[in-house]
This record gives sequence, C-alpha cells and structure tokens, in this order.
Amino acid sequence: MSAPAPDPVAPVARPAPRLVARTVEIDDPGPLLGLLPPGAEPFSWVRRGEGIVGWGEAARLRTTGPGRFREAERGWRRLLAGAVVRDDVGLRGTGPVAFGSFAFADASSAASSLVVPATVVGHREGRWWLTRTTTGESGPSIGATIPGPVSGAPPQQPDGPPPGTVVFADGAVSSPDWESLVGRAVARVERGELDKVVLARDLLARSSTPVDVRGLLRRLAAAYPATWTFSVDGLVGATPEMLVRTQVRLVASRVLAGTIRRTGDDAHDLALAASLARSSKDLGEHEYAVRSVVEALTPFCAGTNVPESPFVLHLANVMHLATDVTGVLRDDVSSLRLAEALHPSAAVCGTPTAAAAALIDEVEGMDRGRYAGPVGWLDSDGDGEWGIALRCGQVGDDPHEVRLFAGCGIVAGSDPAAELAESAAKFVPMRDALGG
Ligand SMILES: C=C(O[C@H]1C=CC=C(C(=O)O)[C@@H]1O)C(=O)O
Repeated sequence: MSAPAPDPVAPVARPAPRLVARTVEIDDPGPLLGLLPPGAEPFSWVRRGEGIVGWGEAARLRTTGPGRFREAERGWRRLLAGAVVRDDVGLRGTGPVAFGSFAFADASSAASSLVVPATVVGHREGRWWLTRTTTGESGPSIGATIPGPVSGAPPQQPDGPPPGTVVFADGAVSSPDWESLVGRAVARVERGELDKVVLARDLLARSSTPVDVRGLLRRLAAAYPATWTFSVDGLVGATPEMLVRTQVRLVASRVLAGTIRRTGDDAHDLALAASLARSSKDLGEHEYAVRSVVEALTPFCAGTNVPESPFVLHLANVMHLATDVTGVLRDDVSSLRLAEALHPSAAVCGTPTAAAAALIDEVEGMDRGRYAGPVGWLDSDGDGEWGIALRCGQVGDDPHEVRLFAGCGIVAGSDPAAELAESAAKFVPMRDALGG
C-alpha cells in the first residue's frame, strides 16, 4: 500500500538553517579584488589592498522598515546560534562573516540585507585567510562535521571586458530644478527651521555593454586608495567615510563634512585645502556632523576622544574636512547595533535629525534606496566595519544601467550653484570608473 499523500496544509517542521564555516590561513593570493570570479555577484570591503572579498551565497537575511537593523541583527544571531565553526586564524573578520547594506530611510522601498558569502578571502596585517561557509538543515549529522579539507588560495582572475560607452541622463530631478530646491532649503535654514540638511540627487548611467562590477571595483580602488571600495547586492562605490568600526571594545568613526573641489594643480589645491580648513561655513557644517556622531556614541562608551579641529582629507576629486572620533565601549555591543544608533548622521541627513529627514522627504523627490545608508560587514563576535554608502551607484536589474548618487550639506549661506558643482565633483569617481 502506498503512503498517504502529505496534507498540503499541515505545518512542516522546518529546522533553522545551520551555518558551517571553516577558516584557514593561506599564502598571499595577490590582490583581493583580482580574486573575484566572473559570473558571481561580488562582495567587497577593501582599502589599500586590505579587507575582505566574497562570492557565492551561503545565507541571506532581508529586512525592511524601521526595524531593519534590529531584525537583521536578530537573524544573524539566530544563524550563529546553531553554527559550527572552525577558525584556524582567529582575527577580526575570520570565521563566518556577513556583508550588509541598509536602506537610508525607514520608508524606503529598497530592501536591506545581510549576506553570508559561500567564499570569503581576507587580508590584514600581513596575513591572508580563506573562509568557506555552507548552510545545511540543523541536526546532529551536519553539526558533527566541518567541511573540508579547504583547498588553497583561489586563483587570480583575468581582467573583465573593457567598459562600454556610457551615456548619462538626469535622474529624478534635473540639475536646474535641484539647484532651485537647494535654494529653497537654504531659505528654510536661514529662517531658522533647521541648522543643516543634506540634499542628494541621482544620475542615470546607461552602458553599451553590461556593467562589470569587478572592473568598477578595481578602477575605484586604484584611483581612490584612501577609500573603502565596497560592493553589496549591486550597490558599488568607494566611500571615504567610516560610520563605525569596532575591534573588541574599541570603536572608531571617521566623520566627513565640508568639501572643496580639487583643481589638479597641487600648489593651488594646497591653498584650497588651507582655505577649507579656515572656512567658517564648512567648519560649521562639519561640527554638526561630528556632534551627531559623538552624541550617538556617548551612551555606549566609557570614554571618547574627539580631536579639537578637523584635518583635510585629500581625495583625487575633492578634499573634505575630516575628524577621527574614537572611544572605548562600555559593554559588548555589536558594530551593527552602533551603526543603527549612528545612522543617519548629520553628514548625510542634517541637524536636527528629524527636521532634516522631513525636509529631505519633502523636497528631494526620490527614494535614496541604500545610498547614504550603512554598508560593510560584521563577524560572529559582532565586530565589523560600516561605512556610509557614498560615491556609489546601484546597478539595476538591467546590468546596462547604474543609478549614481551624490549629496551636499546645506547650511546658512550655502550657494546653490556651488552645491551643484560639488555634487558633480562627487559623481566623478563612479563616472570615471564606468568609463564615462
Ligand atoms: C552626502 C555626501 O557627502 C557627505 C560626506 C562628505 C562631505 C559632505 C559635504 O561636504 O557636503 C557630505 O556631508 C555624498 O558624497 O553624497
């Protein structure tokens, strides 16, 4: 007699997936970004050759709305609770890691995600490692075994295709309209409704060939070595701004706000850097951003260190006022929890936060998606690095299309034409990397 057909409405006991991860030390495999294989979605968090890259997908958590950070963190802890890990290296970022990218706004239609790649290769302080992670159903059999042996370093991959011909078009708001909405925002600031607001615009790039994200990453890393070159779920860029990094109980944040364009003439650029460091408008704009970060970090810290004045960070396209804030954490708190507390800082939203967020909603005319949200990674101890997704683009479902973003801090006295020019300078890294 054949077995009865299963009842289609009966609940199926579905055990949580179980992560099984193994990390081994490997020899120097060459540049991390050269390891990304074609045909697999690349994950990247690399600066000056150090960091982590990944590909393949062992597990994915997708969240939306105001609870997107908490829900992702809970999901990550659930995955780790049943994980079987053998980590022969024991550094920050070894063992299972998740790359993540979070929407800027609570109401965004863009999903936020934490993704555990099947393969991760990392490099830090003269050591290289390889982590392979798989997911199985939980149960005694899989829990008893560690995948292995893990083979040696993955090979360097040949260069991808050269960039195609790229044409750019206005995004949600044309340049003249954006200039006039900046003018309206300046008036609102000068009326005393708020102190600062960061307004952004988008550009649509269309390439004659499918965009090769690996090529974008390599070109961004070569041209902008002081930035973190990231790629998570099609959001690709080179951010100079570190929202939060944790290492055991130490926390650090690089705050940027206040910008001047470079001219390409070194002597002139040095004079411009000096004028940026003295500009009361830029120093004020910067101070709001620093204060927002310090206020958000303070409840978590036994102590913080905030330099009295900013330094000037030189990038190939622009120079920024920059402050490195550091602190000692009071409790065991994850880097993702801190990223949630720090987001959105006044470098991407404004001061006061609620008034600035409301003005952005009212006038910007677009959903920022994951632009200006936290992007980075965390490990099984909760340590990680979360940058702010700036100088970036979102590759579309159609791989010929990329949506680029740039924003500018608006304070009393901001000049709309100068802000438009500044936003154009902030598009340069992605425009150049796309070959445009
Ligand atoms: C919002 C962006 O930059 C922020 C970070 C550094 C300097 C900024 C500024 O000077 O306006 C912005 O606050 C962007 O690049 O899209």
